Amino acid sequence: MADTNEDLAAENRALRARMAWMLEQAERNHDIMMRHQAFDLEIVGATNFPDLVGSIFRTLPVISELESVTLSLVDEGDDIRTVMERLGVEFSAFPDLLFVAGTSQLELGAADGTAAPQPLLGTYDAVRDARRFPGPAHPLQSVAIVPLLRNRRMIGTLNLGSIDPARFTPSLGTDFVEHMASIIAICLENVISNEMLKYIGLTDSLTGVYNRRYLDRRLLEEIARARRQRYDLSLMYIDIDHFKRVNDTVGHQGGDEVLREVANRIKGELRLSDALARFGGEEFVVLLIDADLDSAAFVAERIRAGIASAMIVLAGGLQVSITASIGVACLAAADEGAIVSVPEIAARELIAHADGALYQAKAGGRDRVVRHAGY
Ligand SMILES: Nc1nc2c(ncn2[C@@H]2O[C@H](COP(=O)(O)OP(=O)(O)OP(=O)(O)O)[C@@H](O)[C@H]2O)c(=O)[nH]1
Repeated sequence: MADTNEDLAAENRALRARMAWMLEQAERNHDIMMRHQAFDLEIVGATNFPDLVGSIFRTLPVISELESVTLSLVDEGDDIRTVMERLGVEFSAFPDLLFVAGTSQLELGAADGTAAPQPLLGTYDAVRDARRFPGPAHPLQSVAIVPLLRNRRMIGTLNLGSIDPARFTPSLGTDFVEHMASIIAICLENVISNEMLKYIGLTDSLTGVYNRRYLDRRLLEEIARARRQRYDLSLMYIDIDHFKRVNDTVGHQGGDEVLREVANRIKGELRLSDALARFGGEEFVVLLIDADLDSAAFVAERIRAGIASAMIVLAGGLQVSITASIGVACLAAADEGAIVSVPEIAARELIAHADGALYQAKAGGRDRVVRHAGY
């Protein structure tokens, strides 16, 4: 009898312990689910590319208790990288963001691309996985490589690495990671196309440099910053001479080629902090940050010489000789009158002064740089 009682008590204790364990598991699962739901909301709310990838790299390793989370993105022709860089994204802040030139380099799914790519779960394999996990060497033991799919097209992979060898095994269900990857894929595609649209709205499709809308906005920001930090801002107005004649001689398409080459030559003389925009037609404007009138005129002279010095060779083999006239004006930090005016007025005046100097350059015979004489 005593034995039976003791047996029952032991069984009871075991059952209680098991129930407590199950409860703990249920609470833990609930907790994980809540964290993932919060993560989903966070990434769905990301409005730009750096915010989105920042959230993924910051939050996902924590909520999923993983040592490494990286993303491989397909970027044919470097379009994504180029556009993001032009929009000011600092890729050095995202060492776990990897780009590949094509889906075959993701090494997932059938080599001929016929079968839908499946997640790959299992032991970490240095030969196969080292490139996907470039970060500080955690002794990763198991990995999940999950395809990021949009309309059956693979846009990349989500790469999850753990130091626990049992974390990802081939027999593990993949529903959870696939669900996570599908939300990440939608968010990525969304922000990438938003950023592309933003870029298209701010650039000139013919030459690839910024457009007037961008420069007008940037000028206001730069005027405000230059005032706070007390440095000079200069602006140059560049206009190709007798461009109508160029068009008449080499045709409109040849004229377009000339515009592209002139944009390249101007860019070649600028610092990274300067901004070049095509204002329309054959006019370009350059904004020079922290540059007084002397240095801006010096750069303008280099640009003028760079445009005039070598013939432009067109696709058909025709060669054209081009010159440009440039007007330069400066918004000096020491100029109290300019400092007190509202940025919109200061911007308008700066452009008008450079434009006035350009007019004088044209009137004076073209192929020259003229500085605005001062306020
Ligand atoms: N090929 C090409 N031509 C353009 C474009 N936009 C404007 N143009 C041409 O640029 C020419 C500008 O001519 P004008 O403003 O008369 O000036 P210009 O002939 O350069 O003479 P100056 O400025 O006085 O030296 C016109 O013939 C326009 O048709 C473009 O996107 N592509």
